[in-house]
Amino acid sequence: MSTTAPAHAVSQDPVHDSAGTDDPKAQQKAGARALNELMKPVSVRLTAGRILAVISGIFAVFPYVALVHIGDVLLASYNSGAAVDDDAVRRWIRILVLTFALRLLSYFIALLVTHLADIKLGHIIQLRMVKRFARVPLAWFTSTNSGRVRKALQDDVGTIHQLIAHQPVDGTNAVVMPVALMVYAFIVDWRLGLLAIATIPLYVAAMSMSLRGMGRKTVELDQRLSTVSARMVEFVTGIVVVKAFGQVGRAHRRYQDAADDFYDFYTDWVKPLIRVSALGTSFLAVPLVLLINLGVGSILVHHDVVTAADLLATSLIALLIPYALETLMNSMWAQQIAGASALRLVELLDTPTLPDGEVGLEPRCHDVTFEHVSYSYTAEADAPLAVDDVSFVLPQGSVTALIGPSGSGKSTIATLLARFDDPRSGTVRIGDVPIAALPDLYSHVGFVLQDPQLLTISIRDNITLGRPDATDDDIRTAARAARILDEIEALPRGFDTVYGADAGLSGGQAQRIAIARALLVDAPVLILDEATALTDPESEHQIQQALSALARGKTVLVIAHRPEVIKGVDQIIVVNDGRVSAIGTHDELRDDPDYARLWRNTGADARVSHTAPADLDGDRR
Ligand SMILES: Nc1ncnc2c1ncn2[C@@H]1O[C@H](COP(=O)(O)OP(=O)(O)OP(=O)(O)O)[C@@H](O)[C@H]1O
Repeated sequence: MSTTAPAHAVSQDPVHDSAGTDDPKAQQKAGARALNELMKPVSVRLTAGRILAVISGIFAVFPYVALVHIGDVLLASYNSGAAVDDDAVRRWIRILVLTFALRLLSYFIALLVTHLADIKLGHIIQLRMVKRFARVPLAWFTSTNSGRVRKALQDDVGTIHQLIAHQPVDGTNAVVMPVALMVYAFIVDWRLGLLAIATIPLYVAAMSMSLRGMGRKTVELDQRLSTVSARMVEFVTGIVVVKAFGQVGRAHRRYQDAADDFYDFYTDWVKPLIRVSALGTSFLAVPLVLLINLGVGSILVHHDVVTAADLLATSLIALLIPYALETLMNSMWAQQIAGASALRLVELLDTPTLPDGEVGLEPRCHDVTFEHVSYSYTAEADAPLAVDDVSFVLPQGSVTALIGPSGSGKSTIATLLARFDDPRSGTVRIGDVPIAALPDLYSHVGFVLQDPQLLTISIRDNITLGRPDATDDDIRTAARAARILDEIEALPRGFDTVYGADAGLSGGQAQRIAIARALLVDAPVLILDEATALTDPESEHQIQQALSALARGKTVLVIAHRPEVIKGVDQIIVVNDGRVSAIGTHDELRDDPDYARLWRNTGADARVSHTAPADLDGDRR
């Protein structure tokens, strides 16, 4: 039974439409919108963090004010030869220490608030994802989409952490602190103020050089990084096949090429940035600032226009400005990178869901009706139909087999009954109720797929997955009926054995545990994938017996791969090219050309004459 994602399971939201374009500007805008949307639940906390960062930035000025006053007191005493005014010095030192402590404290609380907001947002995103995915069509959960979810929850939530937890504080601080300090520098003396900001144009020029093309490059960086991860996942998940066919070198090369490509792109981009940054730090930052401020400033001191303390304070202020600008640049970059992550998260959180059922609706009986059902895996109007205008009835308590060539649409029809997705047109009903309206479909429809999907939990929990309140007696009865009880009891920890950790199980054993699970839920409609073709005859016999126990009294739809196994069922539906070509019993269909061809093409005729395979229906009556 196929569970691959239909291509229509993507959002139609404008945010995502922009995300889908190659235009970096549109992507940036979409990223910014996605970030705003994502941050809404913690916007009050982030605003509080920003306000505290503003307070912290303003407090940054006061230690300099105190410094100037202490310098002035000391200079006054030096110039006049009088004793130092200890009280005044102590008072200003107290102010210096206090305001410095208040600056640190408000900065610390601001970071605390934004970090708490980050934790809250992470929690909200995870909850929203879980709630969303509970309502997403089951067909959506392919390995590609599961990989997207894993990447989003691990990498993208981590990326936006930087933005939520640090950027509001550091970004605000990087604007408010230099502005406040520059205002103070101008208050001290307008000439010193001008000196303090004299190097800013050079920084802005260096920064704009660094930022040139940043939006486009950041988008490209993100895309190349995704390619590297995708190639790595592809290599690791396919390692068994790749090794078996001696293609390790080739598969590895795809990853290596992606990694080399990323390396070349990143170094080409970053090298000039590092040069600009190194130039800025080593040449512009300290030496040039000191040269301009102390060089020109000392002339002002010499002419008694300002005091040495004034000059010292404004020079220190000038030294801080480059670092503030660098922080501002980093936070702008963090914002762009986080935009791409936010887009991916919002897109996942907006994964289309199936409409909910109506509370309280219960079908009057368990006949199943397909009424002119059509389905395509993509939403486009001209998409090929995997199921084309299919109508049939499964009478309550009967066994119906779907048979047809590979790719004819058997699995798709079965998945529509399990509501892995809704049909493009037509209706599937149980009794008188469309399955889309049933609030608790899986208490009505059970399924045993080719892949038994056991989880790494105890065998008991695997069996009780659909009915956690089952008693030990119920569990043993289900396991006995599924012909697996003795084998579970022979395991060292019996029902407490953790599947995959304490013990592995053969494919046939895992199948029978899945059958025990379905037996316990006891859903009146059952979808079975006749999957025993690949197991050995002993295992096949046991599985057939278990399935017969499971099918007893239920409305059963079997996806059949071998005609001989379903010979005795109540009804056979022959599917061809997504359409129903014939319906009837084995005897009624003997002369149907499609049915006869299936017997011939699958070699069933020859097998039936040599063996007498266990009939799915054999034990039911
Ligand atoms: N996830 C998917 N996306 C797009 N097309 C799909 C997808 N899954 C199946 N199809 C197409 O739908 C059609 C019906 O496929 P389906 O798996 O239902 O056939 P089937 O009869 O069950 O085949 P098999 O016996 O080989 O399992 C095929 O043309 C197939 O290529």
